[in-house]
Amino acid sequence: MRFRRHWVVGLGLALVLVFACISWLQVRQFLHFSASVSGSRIQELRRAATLANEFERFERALERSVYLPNAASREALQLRYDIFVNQFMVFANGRNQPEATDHPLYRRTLETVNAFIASFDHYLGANPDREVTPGALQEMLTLSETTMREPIHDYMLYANQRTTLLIDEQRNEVSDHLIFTLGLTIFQSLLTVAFAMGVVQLMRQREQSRHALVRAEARLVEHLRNQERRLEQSVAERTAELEAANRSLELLSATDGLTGIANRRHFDKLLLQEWNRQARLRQPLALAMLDVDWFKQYNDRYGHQAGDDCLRLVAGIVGGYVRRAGDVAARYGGEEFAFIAPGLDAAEMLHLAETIRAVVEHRGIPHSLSPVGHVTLSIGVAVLVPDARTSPELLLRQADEALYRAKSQGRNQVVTAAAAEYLV
Ligand SMILES: Nc1nc2c(ncn2[C@@H]2O[C@H](COP(=O)(O)OP(=O)(O)OP(=O)(O)O)[C@@H](O)[C@H]2O)c(=O)[nH]1
Repeated sequence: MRFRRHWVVGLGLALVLVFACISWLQVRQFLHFSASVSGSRIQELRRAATLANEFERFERALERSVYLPNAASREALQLRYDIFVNQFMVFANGRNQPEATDHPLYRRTLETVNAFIASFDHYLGANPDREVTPGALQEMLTLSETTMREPIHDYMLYANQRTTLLIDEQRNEVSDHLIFTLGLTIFQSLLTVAFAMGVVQLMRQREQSRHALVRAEARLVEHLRNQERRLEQSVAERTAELEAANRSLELLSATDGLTGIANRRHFDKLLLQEWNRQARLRQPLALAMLDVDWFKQYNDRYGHQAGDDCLRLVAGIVGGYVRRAGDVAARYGGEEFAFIAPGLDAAEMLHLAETIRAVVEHRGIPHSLSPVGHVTLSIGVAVLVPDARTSPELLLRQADEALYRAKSQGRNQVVTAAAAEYLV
């Protein structure tokens, strides 16, 4: 396509060049032709006018010679005569129109003037020393008036008519030539305009193609961007779903399925985490181990399902005391629960444990096989400040030992750890 366009542009330029050359030649030829026509026209008129003038001057000189017959007027007459003869020769020989020189009027004029010149020479030219009498001059004037005036006048008339005719013919030729030149120039201009329009059309088509390509590219880019956006959105949605699933899995893996509070695994993790944090803060970490009393009997008496409900109820009460950052309520296993309270000293932890125990007792969950007739808790409490001598395991062991003592001392009570040297 590009190759073809180059050819079209090259051809068009060549055409324009050829047309320009032709136009230049035509204009040049026309100017030359017009100049030659107007030149010949002027020449014709000038020759005719000059001959008539010279004849008039000659006649006036002749008249002066008749009425003032002296040497000066004779010299002037001789001069005017020579000029007239000269001009007549130019007029007679200089014409380039054969029809004019072949015309009877021309021949008559020529013969008359020649005869007159011969007669006149007889008086002036041939015998310059001879005295010309006024009578002879009068004769010549009469001869001039009778023989010269009419043929010269007739011929002048004919010459003028011929000149006018010639001018008309030439004018027609000029106008024909002009019409042809104008027609050709208009044709060339139309061709050039058509070519220019073709080139403009080609350029416009090319521009339109370029715009279409740009628009297609823009659409493609937009389409790709939309797809990318959709993909990103879909990835973001999938990521959010996965994160939600992960969170729920994490929650599930950290939560006890029966009671909904933290399970043992999560408790172990949080205990270590809180231990380390309290170690950095040099603050105590309090732990309570809580165990439902006579739970085997409860299951035996009310059934395993009721046992589950009882565990859920107790877990709800224990979990209700998670109030500060770092507090953790967890099911430690079976009917045993654990409560971590970072920052509480032994007295505060004892008070919290006592409150939980009292709340469970006062809830009055019937337990006919318990000595007190309702569900109660035994709680072992331990509080340590994390340092090089202590550990989470020690805290657990102390709380467990305290719980054991609470059980052995009659249940439904809170006992603090016995390892006094580590207690806060
Ligand atoms: N319903 C139910 N019972 C459970 C669950 N986990 C453990 N148990 C029961 O809890 C009972 C615990 O009994 P024991 O360890 O003898 O303790 P206890 O009967 O509470 O006696 P003391 O702790 O000495 O007061 C067992 O009978 C277990 O079967 C549970 O998820 N659901």
